Amino acid sequence: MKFSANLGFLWRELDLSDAIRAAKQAGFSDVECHWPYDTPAKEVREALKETGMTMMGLNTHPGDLDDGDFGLCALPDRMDEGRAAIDQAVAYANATGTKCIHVMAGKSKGAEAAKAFVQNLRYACERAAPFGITILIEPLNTYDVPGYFLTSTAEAQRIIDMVDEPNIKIMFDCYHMQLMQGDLSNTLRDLLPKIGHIQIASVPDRAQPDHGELDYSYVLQLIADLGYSAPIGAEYKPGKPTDQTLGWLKKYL
Ligand SMILES: O=C(O)[C@@H](O)C(=O)CO
Ligand SMILES: [Mg+2]
Repeated sequence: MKFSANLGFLWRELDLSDAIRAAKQAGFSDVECHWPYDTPAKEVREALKETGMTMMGLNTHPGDLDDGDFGLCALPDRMDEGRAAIDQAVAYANATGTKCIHVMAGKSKGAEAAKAFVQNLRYACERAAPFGITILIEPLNTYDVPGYFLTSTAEAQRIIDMVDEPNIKIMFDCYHMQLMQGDLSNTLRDLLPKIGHIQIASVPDRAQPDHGELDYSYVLQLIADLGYSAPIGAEYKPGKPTDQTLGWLKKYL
């Protein structure tokens, strides 16, 4: 079983290139991030080359987090910003060999928001396809991000059907989905062909995946038994130095 360190949460005290090196040192096979845009792509590319790791995913720019934004791509009155965020993400992903782009919807609801999201996602799929990049959409939980457009796998499937492009999949974050839906085993089994990336964290505290209401020794074995072999994203908030939270990983090394 392989794991990708989410550097949006892990080793946050380090700059992105050093965080990539720390992840390698700790035994992760790959990395992923949230918003890498302050670090020149060349630096990240070099750190990835040096460590032999792949950047599994990055997110489109969220907008102004301090002003409550959490994505721009399902906001009908901000289409230009959504497109610019997609262009930026595709350029960065292409420059760093990143495999997936999570296109962040933002806080909105209703038919117009869905229409805007579908249009932006089609645009993203078309822009990403020549580089072999997969577009992801991720349902989030309503405790952490009230008002976010996408909160269920049913809605994610509906959006993917409407987009109707070959390179769009679901980012299945077990933490969010346990909070919103539960029934992870059946959902993972049914959805697996449509899943492009899986993330994990303990529930409900979103720390390392070795405690809480989800038994990851069971869930991860199920994922492996279903034939999924891509790296699993460790997207958790360590709450102490990351190196002190890696006991769970050692079991798989
Ligand atoms: O689960 C999350 O919060 C992330 O995967 C994400 O992309 C938004 O930061
Ligand atoms: Mg996630």
